[in-house]
Amino acid sequence: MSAIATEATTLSARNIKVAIGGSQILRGVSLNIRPQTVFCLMGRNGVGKTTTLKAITGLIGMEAGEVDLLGENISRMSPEKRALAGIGFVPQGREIFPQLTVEENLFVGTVARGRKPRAEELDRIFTLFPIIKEFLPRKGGMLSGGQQQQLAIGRALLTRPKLLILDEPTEGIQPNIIDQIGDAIKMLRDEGEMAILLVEQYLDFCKELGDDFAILERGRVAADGPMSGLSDELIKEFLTV
Ligand SMILES: Nc1ncnc2c1ncn2[C@@H]1O[C@H](COP(=O)(O)OP(=O)(O)OP(=O)(O)O)[C@@H](O)[C@H]1O
Repeated sequence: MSAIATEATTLSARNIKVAIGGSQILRGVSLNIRPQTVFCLMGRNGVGKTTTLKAITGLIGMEAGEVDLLGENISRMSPEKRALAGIGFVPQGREIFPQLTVEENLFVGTVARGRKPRAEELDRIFTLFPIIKEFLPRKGGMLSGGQQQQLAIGRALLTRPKLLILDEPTEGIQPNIIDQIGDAIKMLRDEGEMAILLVEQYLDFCKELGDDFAILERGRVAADGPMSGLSDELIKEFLTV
């Protein structure tokens, strides 16, 4: 199925093909993410979800395909340039520096750009995730998995993304923190400054938060559209294990 940009688009990814070590992982993936929406990229293990995110962020090379962010072609930019153009990425496993403090972890992205976060930017993050403020002097490695996830999202937000990409944010996290992360995602969408691309296996989380979805199956988009169109048949065919 192709994703045709018929209205204002935050991200348009067209016909992405990726091969790794001789095997074809993505066989022509197209996604169209509208502004101020949550887009859920779904599918069973190993179908190519993380690889799609890496192609969009530039962490992996594409064999073919084009990626536009807010109408600008970013396909041939380095990951750093894409981040500056407005891609914020929270990888699976969050990649917090365990020996740095929470505060140092939070500022890693912005300091690298020679910019100090403004007080109101920090306040916004402390409002979303109060625990970050409380734990600022602690070592990142002392936080629970859920707290690290919140920290990683906070760090990505300080780069002021236009597209915030989250790879399985609920994985291995306790239910009350999943709720807080869900609330934060809703708040960020409703503030209207970004779209959110969510890779997620937790179906109820996707259904509650997602505006649109795409399902990957063996490196292709098997189905996509508004979340209201995610039928029981599609769930059975492509998502249940
Ligand atoms: N660096 C790599 N070298 C070899 N094969 C890889 C590499 N990265 C991914 N693959 C393979 O590509 C396929 C897609 O992987 P990918 O991580 O994108 O899937 P996924 O849908 O995100 O799954 P999961 O939910 O398990 O993370 C898998 O079969 C995986 O084994």
